Amino acid sequence: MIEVLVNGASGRMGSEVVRSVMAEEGLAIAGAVDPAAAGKDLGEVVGIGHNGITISPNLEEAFKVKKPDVVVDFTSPKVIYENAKFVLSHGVNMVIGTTGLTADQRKELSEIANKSGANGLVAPNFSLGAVLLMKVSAEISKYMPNAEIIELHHNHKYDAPSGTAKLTAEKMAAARTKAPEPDETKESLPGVRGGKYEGITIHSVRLPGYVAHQEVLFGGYGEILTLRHDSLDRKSFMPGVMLACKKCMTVKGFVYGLENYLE
Ligand SMILES: NC(=O)C1=CN([C@@H]2O[C@H](COP(=O)(O)OP(=O)(O)OC[C@H]3O[C@@H](n4cnc5c(N)ncnc54)[C@H](OP(=O)(O)O)[C@@H]3O)[C@@H](O)[C@H]2O)C=CC1
Ligand SMILES: O=C(O)C1=N[C@H](C(=O)O)C[C@H](O)C1
Repeated sequence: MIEVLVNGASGRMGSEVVRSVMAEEGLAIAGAVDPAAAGKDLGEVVGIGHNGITISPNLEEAFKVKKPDVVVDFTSPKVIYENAKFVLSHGVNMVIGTTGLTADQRKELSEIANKSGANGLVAPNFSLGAVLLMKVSAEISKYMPNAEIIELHHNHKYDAPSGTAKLTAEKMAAARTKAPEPDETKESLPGVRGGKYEGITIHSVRLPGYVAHQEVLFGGYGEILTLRHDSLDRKSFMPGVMLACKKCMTVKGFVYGLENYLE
């Protein structure tokens, strides 16, 4: 049995992960952390009824109760770097769904993991459809370098652009074989053309009602190719998270992108 601690256990993603781990063969809940829900019964907080597991206020306290095999983190871009440093320096494997880590921070975390012997994955998106959208977008970029990304999320999301949009842009930029044609537009309203990342324009939409959605638009001569992915429910991320909890036990190193565990 792989013992999993869920960090951010009472959040939108964390509570879904707790329910999925409990239902998954080969995985068990070792503990749960969430400052606002500390001291409460985990089962009651995630809506499955009393289960006798008390939510800890932080990782340090949780590790005193039981050191897990894997920590799954869905917390906040504000705290993920410190969380990851703590977990990996204790030699515990980590599955990071939280967005916001910079390339420099990922490099530092990789060094910490190498030293302690822990494995880890940082995946800005755990849904299979989104991973495929990124892969296909990179392939199309070889032939159609003019492209823009529109990501659409619920209005409680902290960061913009989304982690998925950033990884998509990184993959597209790396795959381009020629520079895109520049546009001649001048903004008369700051920000109206979106933001540029890796030379690719990203537009972030935030509205109640959305879960997680992304379009990639490619423009050619007299033609447009549009790809779109919609996560309509947070259950869409769960098969990827469950797979990652198992794979990080054996796949060596600290990697970026779920495709590293799929291919
Ligand atoms: N990789 C993927 O596939 C996906 C990634 N995400 C990412 O996951 C992250 C979380 O998203 P979501 O679940 O919607 O957010 P929520 O705000 O719903 O959940 C985050 C939870 O973490 C808690 N928290 C805050 N600080 C800490 C801390 N130091 N230690 C432990 N828990 C803490 C929050 O408590 P409080 O509310 O009291 O602050 C909250 O309960 C975001 O970065 C989001 O972009 C989301 C969906 C899919
Ligand atoms: O905050 C969210 O909800 C999501 N965050 C991730 C991101 O920033 O890409 C993944 C998914 O889009 C949902």
